[in-house]
Amino acid sequence: MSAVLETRGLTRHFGAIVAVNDVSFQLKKGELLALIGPNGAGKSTCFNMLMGQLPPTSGDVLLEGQSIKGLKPREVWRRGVGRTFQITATYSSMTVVENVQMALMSHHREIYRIRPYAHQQHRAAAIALLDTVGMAAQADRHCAVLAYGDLKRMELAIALAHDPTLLLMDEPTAGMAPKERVALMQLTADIVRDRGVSVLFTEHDMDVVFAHSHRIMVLNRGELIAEGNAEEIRANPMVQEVYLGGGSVFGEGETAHA
Ligand SMILES: Nc1ncnc2c1ncn2[C@@H]1O[C@H](COP(=O)(O)OP(=O)(O)OP(=O)(O)O)[C@@H](O)[C@H]1O
Repeated sequence: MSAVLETRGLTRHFGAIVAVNDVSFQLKKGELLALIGPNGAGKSTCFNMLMGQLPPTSGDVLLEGQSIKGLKPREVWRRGVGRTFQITATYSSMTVVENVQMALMSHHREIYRIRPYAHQQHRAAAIALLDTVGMAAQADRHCAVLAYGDLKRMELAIALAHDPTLLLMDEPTAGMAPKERVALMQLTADIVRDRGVSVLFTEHDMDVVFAHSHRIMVLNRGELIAEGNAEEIRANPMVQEVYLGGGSVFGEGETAHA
């Protein structure tokens, strides 16, 4: 079976800057894959090319074997690629369940047709999704009063409403307390296992990366310099050099902020 996501020689120039240089990788079904690297390594540029926000200078992006290069973000999303953002994007004037209902209506392309009845649509399905992320008890609360960690969990339910094959998560735990970070990534790992969804995520917190990723890729100055499991990445001299200036290793549970 072909990979869920594959990049071939993905490259992006900004004038003289080569932000992403000849990056090729595959992501399998049900895999939780981390993309890490120091500031300016090219992670966001890479994500933006996968999601159709930025055209590659050269190379290709394949979703389940089909090229999605050149497609607009909405078309990429329609093909089953969901995304969560560093900054949560929710309707604060609505309740938690209404936000998920809106996402389900959008998924079923009903948004304009039945807007006056929005509050009745897909409520049971929305509650089921909220249950998946441990938010069912907060369904009727307004988003404006939610704690940040709960907003992130709700955002995950919204992304799942589109029944994605692939979920791209850009620094999902940014701004969260350490305990909340581990809990959110544990939840993500459970979702990957239970729903067979594939996840590619960027992350600065090494505790999160080492604890939950099935595989880790390291980007530096636009190039993939390493790929492997947590043990292999910790032991890789090039990765140690990039993160810690050499001569030191990642300890068990050590956090290195890129
Ligand atoms: N729109 C742009 N115009 C010019 N240069 C850009 C643009 N976007 C990114 N770059 C440059 O491309 C390189 C990669 O940036 P990118 O934001 O992809 O890195 P990153 O790994 O996501 O960094 P961070 O962890 O800080 O978010 C950097 O040198 C950056 O300055």
